[in-house]
Amino acid sequence: MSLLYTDCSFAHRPRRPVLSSLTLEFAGRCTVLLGPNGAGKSTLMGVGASVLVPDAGRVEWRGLGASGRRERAEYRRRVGWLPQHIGAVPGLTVREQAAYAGWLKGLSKRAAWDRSVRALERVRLTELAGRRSHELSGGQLRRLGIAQAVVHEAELVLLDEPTAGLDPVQRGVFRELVGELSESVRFVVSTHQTEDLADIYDAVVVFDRGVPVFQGDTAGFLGLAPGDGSPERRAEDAYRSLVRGEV
Ligand SMILES: Nc1ncnc2c1ncn2[C@@H]1O[C@H](COP(=O)(O)OP(=O)(O)OP(=O)(O)O)[C@@H](O)[C@H]1O
Repeated sequence: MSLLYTDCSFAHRPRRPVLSSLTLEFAGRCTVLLGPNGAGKSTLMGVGASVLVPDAGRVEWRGLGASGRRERAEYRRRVGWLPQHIGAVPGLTVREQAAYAGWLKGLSKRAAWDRSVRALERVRLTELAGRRSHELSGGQLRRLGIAQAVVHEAELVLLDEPTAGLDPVQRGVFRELVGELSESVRFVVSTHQTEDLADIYDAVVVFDRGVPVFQGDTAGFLGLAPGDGSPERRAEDAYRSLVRGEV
């Protein structure tokens, strides 16, 4: 079960490639994607979610590609995505927004409405189901974003910087949630936060300037910074030993 990029190239602007003939596999149950600003993480996620179409190469989830129209619709049913900036849909309640996302992914209206209950339960938003989504806090809105990503029973969910801007308590709630959900859904989570990395993630990919500079299991990543420091400290040191960052 893996998300596989084969010889993928992508440029937002002509002659400024962000990904060049990239081959990379996300095979973990819950993978963290780290990298400095501008490394190409969101671009990589966008291609993996099939919202960006690679200029060359192929992306596939469990062997299913995203190139043709029909293939892409099926791909998006299986692969959910939470972009960096998610918004409240004006006028919709929390439950309506979750159901709407399911309907957009091809569920019937009835099925989307029914499944939204379970999706909100999974992200602990049941009590707020009737509230207008624009009244949610930042942390609640991210949780609604996850509900939207899993409402159609996605197999893999890509989360792009889901904890950016959240306070430490909300970050903790979010991590707990991903830990729980990852028993049944696979995750790739892009983040700048290395705290508690060892508690949630079983695999790490570090991306720098469009290139993976590390891919392996979490123990192997922490092993880059041997010593008796806390896992948080070791994760930060390991990260620093790998990246060069933006120029
Ligand atoms: N829509 C766009 N149009 C033009 N260039 C873009 C666009 N989106 C990203 N880029 C460029 O692509 C490169 C990779 O950006 P990307 O957002 O993928 O990096 P990132 O690792 O997610 O960064 P951050 O951690 O800051 O969010 C950067 O040089 C960025 O300026």
